[in-house]
Amino acid sequence: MISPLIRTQKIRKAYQSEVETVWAARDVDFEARPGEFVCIYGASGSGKSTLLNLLAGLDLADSGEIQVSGVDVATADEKQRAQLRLETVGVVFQDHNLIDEFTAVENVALPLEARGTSADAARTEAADQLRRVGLAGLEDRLPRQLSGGQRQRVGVARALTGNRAVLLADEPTGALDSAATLELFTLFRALCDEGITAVICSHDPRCRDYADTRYEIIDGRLEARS
Ligand SMILES: Nc1ncnc2c1ncn2[C@@H]1O[C@H](COP(=O)(O)OP(=O)(O)OP(=O)(O)O)[C@@H](O)[C@H]1O
Repeated sequence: MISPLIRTQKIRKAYQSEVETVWAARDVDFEARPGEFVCIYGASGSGKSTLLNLLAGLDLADSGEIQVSGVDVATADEKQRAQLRLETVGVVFQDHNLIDEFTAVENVALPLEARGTSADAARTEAADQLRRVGLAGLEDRLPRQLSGGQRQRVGVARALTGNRAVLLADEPTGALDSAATLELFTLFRALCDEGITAVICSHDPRCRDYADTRYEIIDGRLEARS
């Protein structure tokens, strides 16, 4: 049995308003193994983004344990959590968040240069990552010269640079048409088959067809689905 790369135990996160407590994560137990494609779905406001943000160390839980690749995210300080994102966990959002003035290869090289990789080596690896996501030949295009689906692929390539093993994506196909959506799910499947662990939150029910494991979130509670 392969050990989980991500494991959470009883994570809780609540927001208190004047009138009520909103549970964004309620006793969430979750595991993902190397190479696993996990699809998480649920109604708007159910807690999908909260869970991804907690796994990425972008937000802190009120209580519970979160282990990602041996790092205790719940107790790590801000610097250690930033290090985890630089080395292990890549995040992709609905909006690609690329730098408009940078070419595809420059956008992907950025996190490598942030890690101290030389400009030449960063560019070589960035070009390799772009090839991996099916964008060979488009390295020197600016984001506005790419389709929405291609821009998301650049975001995926950037998230995976530097050998990062975990990909977290929050509604990555929210701005894509139907064909580009399926292409992106197909890419996630291929990456997981190469050993990447992907946790994808998606409203699109077709995501479930590509995943190994499915969960629904209902009011912050994570429930396994077949
Ligand atoms: N900073 C905050 N302050 C107060 N409430 C918040 C905050 N962030 C999230 N919430 C609440 O926590 C709940 C879960 O939010 P979350 O963004 O995780 O849901 P989601 O499933 O990702 O929704 P969507 O599909 O609309 O993106 C919601 O009820 C939301 O209003």
